[in-house]
Amino acid sequence: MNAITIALPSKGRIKDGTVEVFGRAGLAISAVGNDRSYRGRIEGMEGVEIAYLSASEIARELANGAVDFGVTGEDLVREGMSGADARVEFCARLGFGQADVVVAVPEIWLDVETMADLGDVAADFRARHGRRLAIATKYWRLTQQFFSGSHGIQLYRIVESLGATEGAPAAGQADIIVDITSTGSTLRANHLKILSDGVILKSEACLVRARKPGHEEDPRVARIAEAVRAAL
Ligand SMILES: Nc1ncnc2c1ncn2[C@@H]1O[C@H](COP(=O)(O)OP(=O)(O)OP(=O)(O)O)[C@@H](O)[C@H]1O
Ligand SMILES: O=P(O)(O)OC[C@H]1O[C@H](OP(=O)(O)OP(=O)(O)O)[C@H](O)[C@@H]1O
Repeated sequence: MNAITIALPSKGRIKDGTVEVFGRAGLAISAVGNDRSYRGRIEGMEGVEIAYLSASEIARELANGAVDFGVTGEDLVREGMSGADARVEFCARLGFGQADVVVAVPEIWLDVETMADLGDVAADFRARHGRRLAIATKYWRLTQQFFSGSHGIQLYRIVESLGATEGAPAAGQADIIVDITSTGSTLRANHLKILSDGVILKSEACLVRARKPGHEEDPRVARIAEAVRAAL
């Protein structure tokens, strides 16, 4: 029987919450090898391996089917693959790591409150400014789905931003942003406001299963998902 691999965050924002949930679920993890090992096992469960990765790596490994389960943010999973619901199952929402992926514009854009308003701005942008509306983000896929797919806005350009996205409008690198927010303080500090219908995704840490042949009949798969759900 193939080992079932569960990828858990080795560091970062969602690590502690994950340790807590697995503890409450009665899934006691022990390190394999020395203390700094990046692999572990679940006590009392044969054929289950733990792989420690960062949250973004876990989303990638779920996308390419290299792991069976992972704990990571819904935002990273949906950004990392198209048609996520067909390829993975969101088994449980874990109640931590909450953050919203939002569309935010400069506060001084007084006439822009909704995505429809923003669509009007985008349509006029080239005529007024000689270039397309520029959106700074690291969420390419979610931005394209939301703007082009959900709101029919086609005239924009994405400017890749890998850090300090909220600073991009003031720095003249972009006009608006799509980014994650939790308390809202970074947006406020940068004089940006969220559009009233500009919440693309309400994300949190999730237990995610890669849909793989054999999972349906595998008692280990059901046991892991049920133990985590029972702990919430
Ligand atoms: N304030 C926040 N800022 C950014 N991400 C947050 C915030 N609150 C919760 N999250 C969530 O935490 C997850 C990212 O966690 P973390 O930053 O540890 O991961 P990472 O992307 O692997 O980190 P790294 O950039 O070090 O590789 C995402 O799913 C994100 O939605
Ligand atoms: O709504 P808030 O509570 O202000 O949180 C949102 C901010 O937190 C994160 O950045 P962080 O500085 O933590 O670093 P990161 O971009 O490296 O994750 C995120 O990218 C936002 O900028």
